[in-house]
Amino acid sequence: MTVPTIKLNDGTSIPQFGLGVWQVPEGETEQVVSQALEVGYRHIDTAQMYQNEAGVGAALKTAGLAREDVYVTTKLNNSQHDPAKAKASLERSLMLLGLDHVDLFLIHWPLPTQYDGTYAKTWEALVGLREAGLTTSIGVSNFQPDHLDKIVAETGVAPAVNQIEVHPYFTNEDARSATLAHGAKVESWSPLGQGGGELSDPVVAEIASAHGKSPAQVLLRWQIDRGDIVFPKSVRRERLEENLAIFDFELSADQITALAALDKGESGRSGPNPDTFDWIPSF
Ligand SMILES: NC(=O)C1=CN([C@@H]2O[C@H](COP(=O)(O)OP(=O)(O)OC[C@H]3O[C@@H](n4cnc5c(N)ncnc54)[C@H](OP(=O)(O)O)[C@@H]3O)[C@@H](O)[C@H]2O)C=CC1
Ligand SMILES: O=C1CO[C@H](CO)[C@@H](O)[C@@H]1O
Repeated sequence: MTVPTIKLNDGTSIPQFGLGVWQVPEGETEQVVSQALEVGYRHIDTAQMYQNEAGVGAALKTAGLAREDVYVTTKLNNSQHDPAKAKASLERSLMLLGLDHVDLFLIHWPLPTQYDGTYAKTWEALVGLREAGLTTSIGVSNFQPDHLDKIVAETGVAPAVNQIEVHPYFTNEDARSATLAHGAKVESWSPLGQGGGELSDPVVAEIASAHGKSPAQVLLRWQIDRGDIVFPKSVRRERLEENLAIFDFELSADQITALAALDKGESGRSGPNPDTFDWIPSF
């Protein structure tokens, strides 16, 4: 099973598929990530906010893979936007992950209603962290078109990726096309709609049956065929294997269009709206 790589605008490459570990409890993370690495995953998406970086680090240590063979992303917590905090915060992540650098570091949320909307200053701090070698690539998450325009206008540096919610019930087309227009790649979060209605949608079921694949595999393949990067979460070995087994079929152009037509607009969102989300954790 060969996972394709995607070239980023900073010249580096990222595996197009991986494992997301949001809501994997810290006590189970080592085991889940170890299983994923065993079945062939080489890309892990975590975040300071998920509070399970140490579990990811323990699994990486046990696996003993060459550092260049596994791609690790973490994200700056909402409580760490102050540029004076960003470096220490990434250093803490590196300590928990047992790494001397991550492959990709993201601003998790823009928080336009907090910190006087100074996320461009936070972005400038991430540029410094990349220059210091603590992360190979930098990007953002949950950035709307105007947030992207602002950081590029103020710093002249485009993110390598924008990690945003995308699945057929919420195609998020404005944010997706603005990301691509800036030369960044889209990382699609909650590609399975967090295990919700899309998995039993009749359109998805019909396409799945035509290919002899599961609904989850069709949802993931849709993202791959559109050129986006995905990392579905599962804590179950059989689903980790199922989700990875998507590189032996392709959707037709008509099937890609039929899935995109399931878009429900704002009501299809499963997570918060980045224009108003302003949660600052106490950690
Ligand atoms: N930047 C951001 O703000 C955000 C980033 N993310 C990232 O995206 C990743 C993925 O998104 P996430 O929200 O976790 O949700 P997903 O869309 O990946 O869905 C995960 C859910 O689907 C279930 N599931 C997994 N595989 C299958 C399958 N083959 N068949 C049926 N059900 C399945 C899982 O259950 P089970 O575990 O029991 O198998 C879980 O309940 C996150 O883990 C995180 O890394 C997510 C949200 C926000
Ligand atoms: O990554 C994340 C998972 O979802 C959470 C709640 O919707 C978000 O806060 C966070 O961005």
